[in-house]
Amino acid sequence: MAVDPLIQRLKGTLIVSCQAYPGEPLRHPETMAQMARAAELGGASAIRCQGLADIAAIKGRVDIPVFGLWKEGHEGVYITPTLRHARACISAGADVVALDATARPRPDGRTFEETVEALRGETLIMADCACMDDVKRALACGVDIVSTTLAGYTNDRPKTEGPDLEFLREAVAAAGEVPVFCEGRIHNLADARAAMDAGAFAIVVGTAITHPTSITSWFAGAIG
Ligand SMILES: CC(=O)N[C@H](C=O)[C@@H](O)[C@H](O)[C@H](O)COP(=O)(O)O
Repeated sequence: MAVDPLIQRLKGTLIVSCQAYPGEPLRHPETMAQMARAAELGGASAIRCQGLADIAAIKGRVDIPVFGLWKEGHEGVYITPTLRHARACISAGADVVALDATARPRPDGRTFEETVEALRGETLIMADCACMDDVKRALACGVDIVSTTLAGYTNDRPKTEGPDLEFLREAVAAAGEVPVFCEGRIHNLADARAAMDAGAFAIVVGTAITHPTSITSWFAGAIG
């Protein structure tokens, strides 16, 4: 399967994830749209964002592609957990939809594969994987991107301090021509470089660019 031109243009680039969590001060679509535009001006090649209102606001503010997801809950499958969530992300303007690619049960009873099959031809799909089984399953059903997003957030792999480079390398070796993104705990420039050196097609950075509460706590902790 040929890599879609929209994705091919992201090779070797930085995608910035702009997300604020429930109850946080920056949780507002306008604020996330401002953040996304600021990231675009800094050289982000695409934006990853959460929630229908944020997707729509950001799509209207930036010229670069928007990766959309819709988080519901925080137990089990919460990143775009059902077909309905995925279709809503498309309607809100997402160019690519990110989905939890684990084999865990989903609220609508569909498997990951069935969800991907139902979405075929409707959007580009980024498979958020936690382990090699997820990567293999995602590749077998023909997703457009596999990503290390969920590594360390399920029981399958330990949570590495920085990005899970071992998992990334294994995924790259298995993926052939399918792009593998490194996402999760890329916290500094050395992590970013290491991810590219390990074979990432592109990297996704969230917290270290767009979550000032975490960044502040890192600095405060370093001197406290
Ligand atoms: C596990 C999970 O729910 N990850 C989420 C996925 O969209 C986000 O909370 C992360 O911020 C994103 O993956 C980027 O990672 P980092 O913020 O570590 O650069």
